[in-house]
Amino acid sequence: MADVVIIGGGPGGYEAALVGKQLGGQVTLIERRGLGGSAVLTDVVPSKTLIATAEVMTQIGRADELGLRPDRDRAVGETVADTVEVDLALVNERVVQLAVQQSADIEARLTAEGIRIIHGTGRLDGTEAVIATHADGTRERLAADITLVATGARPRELPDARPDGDRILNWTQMYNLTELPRRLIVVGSGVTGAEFASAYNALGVDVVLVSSRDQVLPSEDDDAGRVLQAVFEESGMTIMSRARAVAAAAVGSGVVVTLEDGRTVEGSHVLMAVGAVPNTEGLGLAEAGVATLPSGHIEVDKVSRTSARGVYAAGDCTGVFNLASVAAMQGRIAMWHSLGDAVEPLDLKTVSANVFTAPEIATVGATQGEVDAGLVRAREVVLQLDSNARAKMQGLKDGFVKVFCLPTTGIVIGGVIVAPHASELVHVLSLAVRAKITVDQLAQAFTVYPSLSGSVAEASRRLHGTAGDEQLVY
Ligand SMILES: Cc1cc2nc3c(=O)[nH]c(=O)nc-3n(C[C@H](O)[C@H](O)[C@H](O)COP(=O)(O)OP(=O)(O)OC[C@H]3O[C@@H](n4cnc5c(N)ncnc54)[C@H](O)[C@@H]3O)c2cc1C
Ligand SMILES: NC(=O)c1ccc[n+]([C@@H]2O[C@H](COP(=O)([O-])OP(=O)(O)OC[C@H]3O[C@@H](n4cnc5c(N)ncnc54)[C@H](O)[C@@H]3O)[C@@H](O)[C@H]2O)c1
Repeated sequence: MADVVIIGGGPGGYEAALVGKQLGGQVTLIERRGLGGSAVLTDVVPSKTLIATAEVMTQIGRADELGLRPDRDRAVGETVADTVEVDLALVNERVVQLAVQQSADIEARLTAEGIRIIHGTGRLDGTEAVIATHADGTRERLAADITLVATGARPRELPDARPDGDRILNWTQMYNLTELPRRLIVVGSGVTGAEFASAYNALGVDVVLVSSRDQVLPSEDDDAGRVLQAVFEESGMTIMSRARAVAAAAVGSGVVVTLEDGRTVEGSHVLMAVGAVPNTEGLGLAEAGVATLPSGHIEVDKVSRTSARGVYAAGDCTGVFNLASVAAMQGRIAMWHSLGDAVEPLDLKTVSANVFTAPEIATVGATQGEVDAGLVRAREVVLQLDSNARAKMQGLKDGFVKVFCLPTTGIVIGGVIVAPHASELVHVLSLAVRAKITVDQLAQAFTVYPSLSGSVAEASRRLHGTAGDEQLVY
């Protein structure tokens, strides 16, 4: 029986532990905070739980357009939204409870499977042992035939804008808020910044988004970023483009954020969402011969091997693609590879991802950037959502479906969906990319009428028989 030691209990670590056990390993997992890791306790689960409440508020915001009015006798406002109050203390209590419960559920599952869990901190002792420091300070040396490092990442801090947990916050501290901020400044318009800006905007907060680039979500599809920027602006959010924050200070009962060009922005709170740094310090990596990149990330290949024999790494500490789903897959691949099961190398061309804003932005496979740069040859179609019957019924105007296929065969190689619940709609494109389905096959599968998924079939239909690398826009 191989001794498997895993450092870190996020999706990269705990999913690997389950596979390691299934394949007959003697698995020990060391986690210093809680099972599920940052994904469950501070990142994915709490942010998406908060966004679930924000989604309801977005729907309520559309209520008047769909023919609903406040009860005239009891009305306290002009619109339905005016009659609803957000109790942030209650919202965040629910968020935190759900995250803690999810963590407990994961711990119970792992324990039931016979995985040993150590609550403490781990570090490598060469390539064949790991030192665990238990929560009570005692130390234990664990023999390891296979080690997986899955220690994740944490919020990046600017030297002059250190979070104080009160007014200057990072994303892990947002759930301490018990009252809606009077004015929330969000620094950084990457995925984290955009999601929190969108959620707090929907909850009725005055939001200022400090965005260092021309457009929000610079790393996402350009057309999608444009739609989101327009939706944000239309809903009253202030977006400061090409603005880089250099400092944030608590002043009086508020905060002042200073930009690189000397301008200042005032608010009641600021969320610093300027990226993440890997947790790779103090792990004994260099001593064990594990190579890291200048960014601090651990270098891995497509089967999660590091430069040291028997040592694997998965998830945000590798920086390959900071998603819970990718971390989990890297972790499973590490176990399949090290314990001799059938294994396919990690294929980033089939990863689907979603930005949980309103509307959501879901992507899979080839990107517009790759097509425009000539790295991928593709035909593409962009079909606006406002032509879809179901969207009209639901009062949805902003969004589109974009599909990329190979010029000659019509095989689907990627797509972008901007729509409410795009995270669910994208699965059909994800399946098409993975199974190498053609646009004609996708178009021939029945979709329900009326449905938003009808637009995916319609987009595929419009790509039938077209030639060359053209882009069709409707
Ligand atoms: C705000 C936010 C929202 C996100 N939303 C999504 C989303 O919707 N979907 C998605 O796919 N991804 C999302 N992500 C990304 C996702 O959170 C990460 O990709 C994921 O958490 C990576 O998992 P991991 O296992 O690598 O690390 P983590 O989840 O960070 O877990 C690593 C664990 O290792 C522990 N650890 C570190 N060092 C040690 C040590 N020496 N000893 C013991 N334990 C240690 C840490 O305490 C932590 O618990 C989001 C990220 C952020 C910031
Ligand atoms: N839905 C999801 O899957 C999801 C949600 C949130 C985060 N994540 C992942 O977590 C990771 C971290 O996300 P993130 O958005 O925090 O980081 P990020 O690196 O993607 O974005 C940070 C943004 O902040 C900007 N920035 C940096 N310094 C700045 C400054 N001084 N002033 C103004 N802007 C500045 C950067 O240009 C960048 O656009 C990402 O890899 C992301 O994919 C995923």
